[in-house]
Amino acid sequence: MTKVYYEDAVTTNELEGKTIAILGYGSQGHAHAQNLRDNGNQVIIGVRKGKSADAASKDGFDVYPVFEATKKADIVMVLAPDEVQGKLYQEEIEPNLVDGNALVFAHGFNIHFDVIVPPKNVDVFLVAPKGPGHLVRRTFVEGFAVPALFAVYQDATGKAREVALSYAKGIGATRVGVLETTFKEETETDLFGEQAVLCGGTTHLVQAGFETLVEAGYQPEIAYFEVLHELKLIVDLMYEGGMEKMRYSISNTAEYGDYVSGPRIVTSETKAHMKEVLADIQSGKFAKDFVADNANGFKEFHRMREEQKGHQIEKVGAELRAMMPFVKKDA
Ligand SMILES: NC(=O)C1=CN([C@@H]2O[C@H](COP(=O)(O)OP(=O)(O)OC[C@H]3O[C@@H](n4cnc5c(N)ncnc54)[C@H](OP(=O)(O)O)[C@@H]3O)[C@@H](O)[C@H]2O)C=CC1
Ligand SMILES: CC[C@](O)(C(C)=O)C(=O)O
Ligand SMILES: [Mg+2]
Ligand SMILES: [Mg+2]
Repeated sequence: MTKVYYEDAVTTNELEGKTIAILGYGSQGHAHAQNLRDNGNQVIIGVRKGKSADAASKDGFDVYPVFEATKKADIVMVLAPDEVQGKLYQEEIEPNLVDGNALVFAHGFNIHFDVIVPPKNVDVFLVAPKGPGHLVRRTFVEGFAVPALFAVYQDATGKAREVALSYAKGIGATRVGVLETTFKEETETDLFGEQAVLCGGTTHLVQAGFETLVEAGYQPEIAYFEVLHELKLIVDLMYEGGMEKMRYSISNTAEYGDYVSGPRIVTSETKAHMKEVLADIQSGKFAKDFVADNANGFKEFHRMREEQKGHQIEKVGAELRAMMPFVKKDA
């Protein structure tokens, strides 16, 4: 079994006495910044003027333009969206990196696909939480965490691994487990997971289930509870104890139906499509298409986002959730 790093595996804090600039104060940015600060580290924020900058100031951080924050920092964590990192790096980060700095990412996309080519005199590593940023913060406050991966791409100081592990501990990840990987493995598995299973696979499975019930004449509200709301409760059991615990809790009728109907839904054809998705990630085709759409004003991205927002399940869900005060509304 691969080594999993917990709290006691990281005995020194290599972040001590160093200034950490968190570039971006969005989903991951606010969580890394606040968790690191709560663990006693010195954090500043680098972000352009606007909503994020206002939020970071309100949360008590010193906020600077990216250019200036990079200049002030020893450790520079790039938490702007992947599609803006290349330009941001060229214009505001690279000119301000000096010998022995650490250039850090939460996803290997731009290094792995050669959008960013760092200079040789800095450490380059990633610390990638395996969960949404808002839960990186929420779970930390609740006393546990989201697990994370770390990988060293370049070790200029001879200490990059130790600094990466200290960073992972600083955001709380060693409370629940940190695994070592490479930029290639993190990038390709993360893109595959979000496209085929966690986001793309799940949303489209849920929508298809909802549409099937509604088109057959069942009430949309009942379809929503059946295929979306209850999904969390089923996944919670899988999270706690794998498929076996979930199957222990459901009825024998449901378990029998799982075995006979599941393979009719996720077929060998579905798996062949998953392999195509993975091949497009590995060849760089997905990255090329994503970067090209961004260069074209994200026309296709925005069209798909609007189309999805208009789906009936979103409208029915919003109405139902408005009547569910127990469902957390904040991110
Ligand atoms: N979202 C997640 O949970 C996860 C994300 N990651 C990775 O973390 C990184 C950050 O993603 P995420 O947290 O989703 O990003 P968000 O979109 O949530 O936040 C981006 C932040 O960057 C700022 N920003 C955007 N453009 C610029 C710019 N040109 N100059 C300066 N600041 C800018 C935004 O500020 P403004 O308000 O001004 O737009 C915002 O504060 C990515 O590499 C992603 O792959 C990894 C694991 C999970
Ligand atoms: C699953 C999506 C993710 O990879 C994540 C939250 O881990 C992302 O890029 O946001
Ligand atoms: Mg991910
Ligand atoms: Mg991702």
